[in-house]
Amino acid sequence: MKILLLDKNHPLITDQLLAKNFILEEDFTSTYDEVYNKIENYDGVIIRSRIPLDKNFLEKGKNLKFIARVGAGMENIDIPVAEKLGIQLINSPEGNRDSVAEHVVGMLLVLMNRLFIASQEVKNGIWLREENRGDELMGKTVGLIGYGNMGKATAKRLSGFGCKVIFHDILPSLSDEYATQVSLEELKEKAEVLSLHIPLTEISYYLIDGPFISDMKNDFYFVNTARGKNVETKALVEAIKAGKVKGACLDVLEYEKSSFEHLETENEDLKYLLESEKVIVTPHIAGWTIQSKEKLAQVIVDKIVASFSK
Ligand SMILES: NC(=O)c1ccc[n+]([C@@H]2O[C@H](COP(=O)([O-])OP(=O)(O)OC[C@H]3O[C@@H](n4cnc5c(N)ncnc54)[C@H](O)[C@@H]3O)[C@@H](O)[C@H]2O)c1
Ligand SMILES: O=C(O)[C@H](O)COP(=O)(O)O
Repeated sequence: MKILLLDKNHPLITDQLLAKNFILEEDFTSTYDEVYNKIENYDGVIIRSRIPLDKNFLEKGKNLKFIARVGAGMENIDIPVAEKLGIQLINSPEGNRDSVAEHVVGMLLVLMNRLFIASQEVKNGIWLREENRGDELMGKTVGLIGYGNMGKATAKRLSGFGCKVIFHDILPSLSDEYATQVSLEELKEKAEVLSLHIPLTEISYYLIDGPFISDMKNDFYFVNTARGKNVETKALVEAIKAGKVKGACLDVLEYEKSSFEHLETENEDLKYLLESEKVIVTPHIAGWTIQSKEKLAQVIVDKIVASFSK
């Protein structure tokens, strides 16, 4: 099988697939059009998220048997079209779920205990104690939306911090020893921390908007490691200004062009988020540890080999 690798990943992918007699071609720089023009020459594609694999692209790839996404989110692939064309879709969320879960807990601890602000103050010669009292995670009710790979890994860590973890998911009967499934209404009534762990789909686009935030009974901390477009930023900014959102931890932003590039535009809402003391922002690195790079690669190789090695 001839496979096109479109994004840089851990070298074990190349080493192990070559050892299994796959033919590989790396192309980390070609544009969408350039890849489009040659895609029919390949049986498989290994990609992260640099190039959108839309309907036209998939239809042009007449010999494609699989698309392997090194990572979790597949919103850059037209999934219904791929399924219709019989192209197998593979991803590797098992490789970065631990990283995302640690990032969520880490951001919450930093925000709620004012760690970054207090450290900056001390380094600037400012010694404030009363103003830097923390708010404990212990005892908080955390509401997760989405209880798949990322949601479960996050619940496992948060339950260890003494949080009561509840979640809402469109699939039924997912409760386990770490978290209890509830209706969206119950989550909105009880959550003191809200964390998103859903894929970006037509339905989940702007899931967190003004009405959703108003429906939340408590003032709450908000965490987004899912996708920027799951949240209507304008509504989030208004809620932070009004105190309804006590603070936000954002690894993803509506203004990301893709996780490979810088923010798309400067605008007032983005400016507020970047300047506010109540907001922690990271550059889409929740799933991006030294370990996850290797785990993501190994998971994807194992899945390709299991399905396509003779
Ligand atoms: N920031 C990062 O670095 C990073 C890393 C990994 C994943 N992610 C994001 O996290 C997302 C989730 O990853 P995952 O592996 O946990 O996915 P998953 O498919 O394992 O789980 C997602 C869960 O969400 C549920 N769901 C879908 N739409 C919903 C909705 N509208 N309301 C409630 N529940 C809904 C699904 O039923 C599923 O159980 C990815 O799609 C990606 O966008 C981000
Ligand atoms: O979905 C994921 O696995 C993460 O968001 C990483 O995405 P990236 O491969 O675009 O960096």
